[in-house]
Amino acid sequence: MAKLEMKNLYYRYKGANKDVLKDVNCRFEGGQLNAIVGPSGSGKTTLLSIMAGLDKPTQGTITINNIDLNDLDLDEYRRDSVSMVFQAFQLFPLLTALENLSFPMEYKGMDKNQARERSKKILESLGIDGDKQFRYPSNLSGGEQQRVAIGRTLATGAKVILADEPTGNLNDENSYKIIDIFKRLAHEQGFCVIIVTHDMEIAEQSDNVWRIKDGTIEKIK
Ligand SMILES: Nc1ncnc2c1ncn2[C@@H]1O[C@H](COP(=O)(O)OP(=O)(O)OP(=O)(O)O)[C@@H](O)[C@H]1O
Repeated sequence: MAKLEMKNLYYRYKGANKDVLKDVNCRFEGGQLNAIVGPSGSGKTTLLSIMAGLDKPTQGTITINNIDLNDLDLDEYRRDSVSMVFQAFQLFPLLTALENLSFPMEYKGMDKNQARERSKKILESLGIDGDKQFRYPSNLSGGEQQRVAIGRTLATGAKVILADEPTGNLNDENSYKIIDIFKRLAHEQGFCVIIVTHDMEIAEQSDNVWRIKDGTIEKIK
């Protein structure tokens, strides 16, 4: 199972005069739902960007399965090892729900029919079935759109899911559904799920909770 680990990690934005992340040490493992909480501006999104391979730490190391990201092809890492879910879903608006999953698979070289079949199965497992698969995102509810977005991350085959405020645009009922899906993916399929959230109730449902304050991180559950 995937393991993402940060050791003595610091980050400072170019031109800034102070570190946004300071001596961060934490480990996230497959099979568990992890939450990162903390006030606005504390460094949560910055840490997620580093884990996504979009930014490199100024100091310290980040490893996946004990391999330093510096020793990996970062394009490959971003494509195959990690996938992201966002607050605003970020689906392709001109593609149907099904195409939102199958298009990236075809782009990576999978046969068109195979990509469609695999996409259908993934969407069905997330409760997006029947005509909903053929609708454009704008004709789906927020909760349904977020489930399609989760489906898109599953379609990549990546075992680490990074979610930035994934329930931020959803009502309570849909938020719980999404967290339940993340829980099942972690507990039943071994995904390493890391969510950034402002919502302590959501965080409390996670196996592990980390709090960032002024760039330093501590495990609170
Ligand atoms: N590109 C940038 N250049 C300089 N400073 C930045 C940049 N992006 C973010 N920051 C600063 O880094 C700090 C951490 O920002 P970050 O977005 O990681 O916080 P956050 O905890 O995700 O906040 P929020 O909950 O409001 O999204 C903030 O002080 C922010 O102003």
